This record gives sequence, C-alpha cells and structure tokens, in this order.
Amino acid sequence: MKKMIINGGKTLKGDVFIGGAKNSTVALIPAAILSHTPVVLESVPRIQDVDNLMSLLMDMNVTSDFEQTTLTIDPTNIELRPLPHGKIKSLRASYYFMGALLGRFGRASVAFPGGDDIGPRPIDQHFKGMECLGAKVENIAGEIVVSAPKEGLKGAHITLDMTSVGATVNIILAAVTATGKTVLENAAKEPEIIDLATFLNNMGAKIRGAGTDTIRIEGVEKLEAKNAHTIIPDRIEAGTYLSLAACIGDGVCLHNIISEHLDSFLAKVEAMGVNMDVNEDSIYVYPSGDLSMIQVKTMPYPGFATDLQQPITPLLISAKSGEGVVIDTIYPKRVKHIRELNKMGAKIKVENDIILIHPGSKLTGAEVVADEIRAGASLMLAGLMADGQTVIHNADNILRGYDCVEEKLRLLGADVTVYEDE
Ligand SMILES: CC(=O)N[C@H]1[C@@H](OP(=O)(O)OP(=O)(O)OC[C@H]2O[C@@H](n3ccc(=O)[nH]c3=O)[C@H](O)[C@@H]2O)O[C@H](CO)[C@@H](O)[C@@H]1O
Ligand SMILES: C=C(OP(=O)(O)O)C(=O)O
Repeated sequence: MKKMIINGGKTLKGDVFIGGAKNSTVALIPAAILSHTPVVLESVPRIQDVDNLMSLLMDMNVTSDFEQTTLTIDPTNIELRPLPHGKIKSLRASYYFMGALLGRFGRASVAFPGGDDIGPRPIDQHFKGMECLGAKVENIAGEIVVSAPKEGLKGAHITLDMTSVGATVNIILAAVTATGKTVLENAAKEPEIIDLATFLNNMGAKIRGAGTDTIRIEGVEKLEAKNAHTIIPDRIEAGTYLSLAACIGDGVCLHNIISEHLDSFLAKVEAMGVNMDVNEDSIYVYPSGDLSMIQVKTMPYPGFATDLQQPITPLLISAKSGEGVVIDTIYPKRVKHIRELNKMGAKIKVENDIILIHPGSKLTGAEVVADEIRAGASLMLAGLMADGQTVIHNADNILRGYDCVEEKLRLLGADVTVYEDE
C-alpha cells in the first residue's frame, strides 16, 4: 500500500486539466471486448483501476497498450479463460466483464467484485436483467456463472427495481448483441451511460435513449470499432478540484469540463457563495470570501452525486456559520471519512446516518486512513487545508481513481508526495 504525505496550509493557484471519467473508462474497457477489431480510447486517466483492467484483459489474451492518454485494446484473439479472483476483487467495475463476456461468448464466470467499502452494494438487479434476457445465473463456489441458452440471449422488457448505474451498464453490454429488441426502464441517466452508448453505437450497436430513463436496444450480430473514442471529462474529479479551489485557491482554472454534468454540484457551491466563471469548457474559481453553510442530499443523476458528498465536506467545514447537513440517500453508510476528519480537528457528528457539520473548525495535520476513494479525496483536501503535516495511509484508494493526482496538485503549488508505505 502507499501513503500520501501532505505539508498543508499552502495557497493553491494555477491550472488543472481534468482527465477522462473513471466511471466511463472502467465500463468502456470491458465493453471493448465486444469489438471484433482493435479499439482506441482517448483521454484515458492514469489510475490504478485502468492498470488492473489492463491486467485482466491480458488474462483473456487481449493485448493493450497505454501511451500518454491513448489506450489501444486488441480483442481480436480473445479467449474465454478463468479470471484471477484477486484481480477481480481489486475493483468494482470488473463485474462489467459479466455482461461483456456474456455478450461475446454467451458465458461468463466472474468472482464477486470488490470496489469501495461504502456499505452494502448488492448486484441483484444485474442478475435480474441478465435472467430477463434468458441467461442462467448461478453462484458456484463464490463465482458468478452466467450462461445464455443454446439459442442465445433474446431481447426483453426489463424494469429495474431501483436505478443502478452498474446494472444499466451490464444489461446494455449483454443486450447489444442479443436477438431482437430490449427495452430497459428505470435505467440510470448518468453521463457515463451516454458515453458507453456512444462508444457502442459507433461500433455498430443500436442503442437509443441513453441519458433518459428508458433505453431501447435493437440487437446486432457483430460490433466493430472503426474510430477512436474520446472519453468524457471526469465530473467527480472536477468537483473535487473545484471544492479544493474554493477552500484554499487563490485563482484556480479547471480545464476540460462539461459544466452541465456538474449542474447540481455547481448550484450548491454557488449557494455557499463560491465565486466562479463558468465557461464553455473551463471553470475559473476565484478566491473565496465568507462562505455560507448548506445542506446536501445525494440522489441519482442529475441529482447531487454521492461521489461528491465527501469531497465537498472540507468546503462545508470552512463555512463561516450555520450547521451543515449531508444525507447520502444512495449509500447512507458512506461516512468513513468523518472519524478521520475529526482526528484533524473537524467537528462532525453522524446521527442515524445523517452527517452534521459544525462550521469554522481549524484543521491540523494528522495521521489518517483513506478507507475508500472519496473518503481519501476528502482527507486529501483537508490535509491541503490543514496546518502541518498529514499522512494518509491506504492512499492507493485515492490513486485508483484520481488521474496523476500528485503531479496535478504540485502544479497548483501543493507540497504532496506519495511513498510506499512500510
Ligand atoms: C464504477 C462506477 O460507475 N461506480 C459508480 C456506480 O456504482 P454502482 O454501479 O455500484 O452503483 P449503483 O448505481 O448500482 O447503486 C445505486 C444504489 O442501488 C443499489 N443497488 C444497485 C444494484 C443492485 O443490483 N441492487 C441494488 O440494491 C446500491 O446498493 C445503491 O444503493 O454508481 C454509484 C452511484 O452513483 C457511484 O457511487 C459509483 O462511483
Ligand atoms: C464508489 C466509487 O467507485 P467504485 O464504484 O469503482 O467502487 C467512486 O468512484 O466513488
């Protein structure tokens, strides 16, 4: 594991370039194995999740090459092989190989996935969707084995019991080459779903309605990539840097932004009194004056993202007055950052899964642990705001999803170094 050491209290200034979206990338890489020709992805973030997915591709005899921000994947000699449990459990998105392998081979055998420890994360809706398409789903000694009938998968009418990003992606991946028409209702509307549909449609898929809650898929026989696909900017990375810029920035410009993807987040920071110029593909954040406290309630897109409730918390701590409230309706147990922030001097309580934030605490450096990616982001921001040194253990949880984070922070003037942890 790695640790991140931050000497905090520095004012940050300058430009930061947002990378491609982690949550698109981790769906697009498994989706690439549906192609019968090589795939080129542009604007790919340098994150550990990508390294782990590339390694899983290799286990299936799929070669990949990552130069700068371009990832080339050649699935033409793909083989259906057992996938090592350790690698599958190293990230959440490995479960997308279920849908992708089912679509490509009519069979998949994948261990239960890992990913962030943010409370219960059932995947019953993924199974429900695949079963509606005619697949048999079995749990054989801790391995999920999904198999299509002899005649192949058949399009179906599927209604998700709750909106799920992962289930929407897995069902799309399985249904694009099924026979006939699939209608998916109560689908997730996240921008990453639209990105996936754009990628697949450019390979010959027939997906309509991505970005709405009804997605219609006309199954096609074969997918072939013909053009490079540029991944959308990471709205969660953007929100994280925006929060940082508002906390301790002396003029920070975020580049490679689709501001519409951040609407609910921007509305909240605006309500706090953060001063910004929102331009076509950049946001300039002015140094903050006195900030007002707000309440945040997470919701599926286009609501306030659960992945941004932790990164915005240091900003709430720096509000001048009022009591802050954060309610995470998607992952109510996503509170692992609170105990660690309190070690740094924050005054935050959790009562019945409701996070209550007392404003204006002076933060001081401390030794803390990043239990998951966005808890890590929250601690990283707190460490940059704090006086003195902060050591964040389990920093891999930050590196698995934040593109070139050490370099980006240093360019803004931060004193940050990542080391191997003994
Ligand atoms: C790789 C990726 O894109 N990860 C994102 C994805 O995770 P992920 O796709 O795992 O999250 P989901 O959208 O599936 O989960 C939403 C809610 O539905 C519940 N649920 C989900 C599936 C299911 O079969 N049964 C069920 O009960 C979950 O427990 C959760 O309460 O969306 C989350 C919610 O926006 C984000 O925090 C993650 O960053
Ligand atoms: C929860 C997250 O990721 P994952 O679904 O990959 O665990 C996240 O990105 O905040």
